[in-house]
Amino acid sequence: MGLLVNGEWHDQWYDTKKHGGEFVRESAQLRDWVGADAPDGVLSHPAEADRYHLYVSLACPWAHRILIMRKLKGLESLMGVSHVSPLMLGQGWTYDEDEGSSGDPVNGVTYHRELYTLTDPHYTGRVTVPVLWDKKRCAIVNNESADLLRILNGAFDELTGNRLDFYPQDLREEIDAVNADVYDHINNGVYKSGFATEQSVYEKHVHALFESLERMEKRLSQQRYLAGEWLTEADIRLFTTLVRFDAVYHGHFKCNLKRIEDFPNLANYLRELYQWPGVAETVNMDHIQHHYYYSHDTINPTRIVPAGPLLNFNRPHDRERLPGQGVRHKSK
Ligand SMILES: N[C@@H](CCC(=O)N[C@@H](CS)C(=O)NCC(=O)O)C(=O)O
Repeated sequence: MGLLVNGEWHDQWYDTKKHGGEFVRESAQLRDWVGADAPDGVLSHPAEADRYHLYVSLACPWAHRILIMRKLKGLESLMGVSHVSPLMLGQGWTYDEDEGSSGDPVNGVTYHRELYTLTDPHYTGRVTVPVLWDKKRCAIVNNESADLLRILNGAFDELTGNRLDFYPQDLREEIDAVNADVYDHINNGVYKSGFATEQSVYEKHVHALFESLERMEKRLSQQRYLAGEWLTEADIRLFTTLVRFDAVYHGHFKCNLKRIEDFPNLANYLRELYQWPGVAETVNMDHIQHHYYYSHDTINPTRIVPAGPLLNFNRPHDRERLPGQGVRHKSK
């Protein structure tokens, strides 16, 4: 894996030495919007059918959020998607069809980084998925999944007629608060634990991760979803980490104080979300396991991909015991 410096590719692992053994995630840089709901001061482009294309990894939890949102918001016929190969090696993410990528029918690029240099020939920074691509301007619109969730939640409603609302106005404060805990300690917490290169740094993050999982376990013992009775973006954001946890983070990232299976509420909640119509087909365990165990040389140099654990998210769940109302509809 590597990064672009002034448009040039450098094959380079994360520099944890600079931060005393900490993995520090770089902020996404490309933050334009689509549609009428752009935050103040953010440049927005018109919502049009077949204008935008998603580039994702089926292994990546951040990209997975967007695949779920695309499905639940009925955007599949309006917005195409390409996925990279699960193997992220010296050249970074690739569209090599022999290695499990869908290929790139839009730009015909071989390497994901080419999308960044097409956008800005002097781009400096990490080359990440997911990316929303504008076919008309031939440029990346946005490479931050938290933004993309909200763009997909709102921008295309007029075109699709889909009025589902994963970020309802009256729940925003609650959603933002739970997102902040989940992002820092769970979504990013597994990476901060797994990529740490000092024992004390690993221990700090792995304990913070499990403390946050305990908070979510408690919350979900009293309410069906993270923000109450309605399923929101907060649930999608937690789901993509939970579904990878026992298969990858527990072993590969040493997040092993417990498995998700050992938390009764989290485990049942995970199964409910997995069984939500449309969600299971966005989960590709083969890409997930191969990506992590094969791509992180410094953690697993033999590239042996483990045979287990054997997981079955289709087992019944008990979440009906708590009141739930599904996804909120926007009023006209
Ligand atoms: N803040 C970004 C993070 C995306 C991200 O880090 N994606 C990972 C894959 S799981 C990636 O592409 N990493 C490549 C790298 O860091 O070089 C988002 O949520 O969209």
